[in-house]
Order: sequence, then structure tokens, then C-alpha cells
Amino acid sequence: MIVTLTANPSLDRTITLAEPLQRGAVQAALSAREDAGGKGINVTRVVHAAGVESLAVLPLDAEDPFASALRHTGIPVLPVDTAGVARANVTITDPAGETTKLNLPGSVLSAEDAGRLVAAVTRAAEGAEWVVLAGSLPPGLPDDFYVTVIRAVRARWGERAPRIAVDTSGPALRAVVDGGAPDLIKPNDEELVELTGGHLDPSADLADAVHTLARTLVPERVAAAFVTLGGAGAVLVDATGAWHGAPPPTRVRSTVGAGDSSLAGFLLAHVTGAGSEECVRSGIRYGSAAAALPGTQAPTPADLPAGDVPVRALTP
Ligand SMILES: O=P(O)(O)OC[C@@]1(O)O[C@H](CO)[C@@H](O)[C@@H]1O
Repeated sequence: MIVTLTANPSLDRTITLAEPLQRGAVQAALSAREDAGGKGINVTRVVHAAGVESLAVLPLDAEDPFASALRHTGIPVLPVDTAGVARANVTITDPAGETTKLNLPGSVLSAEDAGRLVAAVTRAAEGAEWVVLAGSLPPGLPDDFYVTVIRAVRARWGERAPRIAVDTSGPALRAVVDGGAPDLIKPNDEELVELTGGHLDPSADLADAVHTLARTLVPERVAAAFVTLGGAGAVLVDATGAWHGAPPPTRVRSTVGAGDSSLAGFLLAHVTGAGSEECVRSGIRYGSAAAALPGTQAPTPADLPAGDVPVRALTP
């Protein structure tokens, strides 16, 4: 069982233009689609589609139209009753393959809402193998909200507590790394640079540079980092080593949710007992499959690319 928390869900609107996006112009769209999104929900959609049990915990107002979009996904959810509608994030894609994404702040949550979310995730974590805390925090929640969740889950379940993965950015990620001791973080290369305050050595191979930077956190403050690199694959760094995997050739249609699918693919392999190399391979295959689908669609095992995903060990 993989439990996810999406503190700031989003109705993802994807608009496809016939012409390149022009600032300040009126442009007709070719098509539009809506998906119930938010990082944790996206992870649950992929895990559920792969036939592995998952539960998405999220704040939800019963009157919010988001509830109907969520029902369409068919995923198991644990809604925590709150007031206010989910934000609508907008993605604009144009024929040149350029993607513009506008992410809204989301509805304000109160301290009571926060307490009920923490309680819901803690309850749901019983018997789970992983709890995934994913996405930005909505206004009203403190930067260390995920740290509070991690501590509550570990205090409640002790030795039986699930592993905790975190996929967020900015001050929320910094707080988790400073005080949460997560089992896994999943930044992209830009988020890793921001988090560490370092830089990626431009004269080095990208995977080696990412490895060097992630090693400043792993394993002292974070047990493992799975760093997604878009078209350059992903790097896993843990206490025992580091690996880089390269994706198969992919015709990219929408990168929105590709990182979430990579994380889901990684965890799907991990819950079967797979080793590090296989977890990296699975993460990359799911990420590539997501990038080849329009909007925030969740890939199923049938969407996985046939091509090989070579994974190599990185040396210190
Ligand atoms: O504002 P956040 O929570 O960081 O990101 C939200 C979001 O961009 O993440 C998902 C893709 O990863 C989308 O479903 C959603 O719109």
C-alpha cells in the first residue's frame, strides 16, 4: 500500500494551441482537457493503474467541482473536509513543443484543517509501505507542515512506520531536509541546486555533477535522493551507491506529471523488493511513458516504452 498526501490539489487544464504562444495576443485553442491533478494524486493514479493498492489523502470541499473530476479517475481517496475550491493550474502547449505552466496558490487552509490532514494521513499510514508527501503547500500551512506529518506518522507507528518520500520544493523541501529525515526525496536538478545552495559543475558529466551535489545531503540528512533530469534520465543516490539511468527515445507530448510518474515507477519497483538499479529503471520508464501522453494523464503498464533503459553505477 502506498499512501499519498496532496495538500494542494489542482484541476489541471491543458490547452493546446495551433500557433506558438504570443504574449498579449488573442489566440484560438485547438483543444483543451481537464485532469484531477496535484502531485500525490498523480502518484496514486499511476500506482493504482499498475494494480498496487494506493490511497490519496487530500483536502476537499464536498461542493467543489474538483470532486467530480476526482471521481472520474477511479482512484481510492480519503477526502478531508475543508472549505474552498481546489486551484485550477493551466498548461499551454504549442506546436513547437513549448510548454507554459501557470500554477495558482490554492485555497487557504486553517490550523484546524492542517490538524485534520495530519490525523488523516497518520491513520491511513497503518500498514503502508510508503507515505508520499507531494506538491506545494497551500496558503495557511507553515513551511514545516510536512515535518509535522512525518513526526506524527513515526510517533504513531514506531517501528512499523512506513518509509516516507517527499516531492516538494522551496522552503517546504528545505524544512523536510533540515528536520524531517525523509527516506527519499525526489527533486529535479534545479530543485537540488536550490536546496543545496551549490551548483552543477558545467565541466563535469551531468549525472556525476548531480551525484556530487546530492552526496552533500545523502545519507546524513536524507536517506536517498532520486533526482529526475527530464530528457537526461534520473540519478539515484543512497547510502550504498549512486546510479544513473538514461531514458529511451520519447516523443514528448506533455511533461506535466512526468516527475510524479517517475516517483510512482520507482516506488512500484521498490515495493516488489527490487534493487536500486531496477528502481531507477522503473522510475525512468514510467516518467518517459507519462511524457509521451497528453495533459496530466497517468501511464498504465501498457504505456511503458519497449526500449531498453541502461542504468550504470556512478563512482564517487
Ligand atoms: O504547485 P505544485 O503542487 O508544486 O505542483 C502542482 C502541479 O504542477 O504538479 C503536478 C505535476 O507534477 C500537476 O498535476 C499540478 O498542476
